[in-house]
Amino acid sequence: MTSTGHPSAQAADHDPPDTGAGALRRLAPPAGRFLARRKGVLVRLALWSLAESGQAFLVGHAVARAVDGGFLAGDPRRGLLWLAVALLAVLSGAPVVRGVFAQLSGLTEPLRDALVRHAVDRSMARALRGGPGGTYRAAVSRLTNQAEIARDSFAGLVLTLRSFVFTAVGALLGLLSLHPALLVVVLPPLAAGLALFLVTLRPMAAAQRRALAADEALGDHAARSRAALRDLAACGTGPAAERRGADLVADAAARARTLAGWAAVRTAALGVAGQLPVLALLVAVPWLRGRGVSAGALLGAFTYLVQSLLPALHTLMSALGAAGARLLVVLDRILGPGPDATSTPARACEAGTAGNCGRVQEHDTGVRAAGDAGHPVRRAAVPAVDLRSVTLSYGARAEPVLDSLDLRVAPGEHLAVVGPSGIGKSTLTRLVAGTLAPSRGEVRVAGRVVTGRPAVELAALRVLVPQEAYVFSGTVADNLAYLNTDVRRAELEAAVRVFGLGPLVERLGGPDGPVRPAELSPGERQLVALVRAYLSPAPLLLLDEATCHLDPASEARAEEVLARRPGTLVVVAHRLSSAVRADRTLVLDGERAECGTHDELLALSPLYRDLTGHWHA
Ligand SMILES: Nc1ncnc2c1ncn2[C@@H]1O[C@H](COP(=O)(O)OP(=O)(O)OP(=O)(O)O)[C@@H](O)[C@H]1O
Repeated sequence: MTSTGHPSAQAADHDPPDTGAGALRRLAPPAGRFLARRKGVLVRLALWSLAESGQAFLVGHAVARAVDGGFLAGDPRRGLLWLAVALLAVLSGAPVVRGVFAQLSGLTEPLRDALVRHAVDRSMARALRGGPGGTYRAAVSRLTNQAEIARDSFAGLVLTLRSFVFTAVGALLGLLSLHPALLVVVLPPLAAGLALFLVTLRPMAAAQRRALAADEALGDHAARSRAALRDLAACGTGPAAERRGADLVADAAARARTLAGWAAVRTAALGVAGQLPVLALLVAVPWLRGRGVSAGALLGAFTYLVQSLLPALHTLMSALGAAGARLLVVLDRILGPGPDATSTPARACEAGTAGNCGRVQEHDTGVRAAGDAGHPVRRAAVPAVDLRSVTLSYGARAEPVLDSLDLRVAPGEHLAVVGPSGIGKSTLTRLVAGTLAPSRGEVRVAGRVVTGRPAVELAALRVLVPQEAYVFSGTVADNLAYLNTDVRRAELEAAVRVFGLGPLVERLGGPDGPVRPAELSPGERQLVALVRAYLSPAPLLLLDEATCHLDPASEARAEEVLARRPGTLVVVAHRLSSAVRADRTLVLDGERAECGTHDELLALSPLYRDLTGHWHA
């Protein structure tokens, strides 16, 4: 997918492809399974809720009896007795709510656990195959914010839906028991308001989904910009990033306004369902009296409306409209098919120059996904690096350094690049990094064309560590966390340990000690740059002889740590051991390019044999 950089296109990248109905269809089966496994909790909830029906029934009934059989019949004691019954019914609500809450955790906590488990599994799968940048923030959002939203919304929904159903049953039975004509007056406005409300649910869910997507796009942009502040300043692309941010803010605001518009329609529906039945009852009093409805029955009916039915309806509508839509959207984002729902790391690549091994094939990741008819279908992973017929000449008439080079590196692959001095290895890394434009052909990283892409976006896709590593005056932590300012201190310290940088950090006075670049040896500078690259969230690391000042043991350790890091590693190697450690090696020799494992290349490439002989020597 190639991002256009336009805010709406950016937001569209994040939009789930379909409507609330699609999300409902997708979520219904797992939701059904989740509830089916918790029948015991549901039965206990229903029993507590039944008490709510009885309570609702009693309140109106007792008021009617107090008036008709007590106060109007000249028996105030009896009237007071019935009022006491009504009071008891109201007070019994507290233990009922307590019982309901005790059962509720049996549904909400397993839901949150299941969502967190799912989000972790998906993020791990994605990290392993090295998805494009920016996704780590979305994963964190799913794990924390979105799982909490889902849990709270679900709890609110269960509470109110259950309360409405059982209260409504009690209140409607009560109205019926007082006089059937009461239902004729109350039901039509109630049903009309409910219908209007239900009509707004679907567009409201869509608006909610778009508002969330715009929010994520904005957050992602902010995070990427923060991670690449120095690049932005160095390349002068600050104003462009700022404009883009402003566009995303405007987009998020527009989507929030649309959402607010639908919330207003929902409020109108609430007015119709919540207020009209009372008005209708007032207007219909003469008609009801004419049909033999007693004063007590009328008061009882008002009690049912004002005390039970309308408050329950009000909370149901608020919960369904807000929590329901939120729950649907968030669950679909966590459980639904993400833009990343394809594959796991693949260890396959292909490289070549035209006329040699320039074929470009789709690589099967071996991962199966359910097809329409339930049959497994095979999907290809987006290559981490994809060069198509790339030619690079440093001058219009100059001989090309690279000529019609095709190269595919799979997500998660560790590729070494070797070749004689001046053959074009650094040129290749700069092309992949997007800091050099090809004369012909196309370079993609994680499916995105890199040529002409703003520095802030390139920073999210890859890190290039050159031979001469730079460090800057600042603290050790500043230097190490420069490409990922969100990194936690514990992660930073762990990285220092695995790279064997501990003694240097100690010498400098710990993570907060000052770095004076001139006081660091070239090898120490390289180690700092490697740890910095390791901590970066970018899925692709390009090392251009970035370990040449390290001793072989430190180099091996650094490369092994970097290869274990989720994502793709491309190393311009200057030692045989580097090439042997890689999954595959690309040999550049001007006219031909060969790509294969160490053993394959020993058999295939005379140049590789020469180079290894030279390295051995
Ligand atoms: N900016 C440039 N302008 C003109 N020519 C360049 C430029 N950069 C590199 N070259 C030339 O392109 C060719 C390839 O250079 P490159 O640095 O990519 O090779 P290399 O394989 O990385 O070499 P080494 O192993 O010595 O670093 C060389 O002939 C070099 O002189």
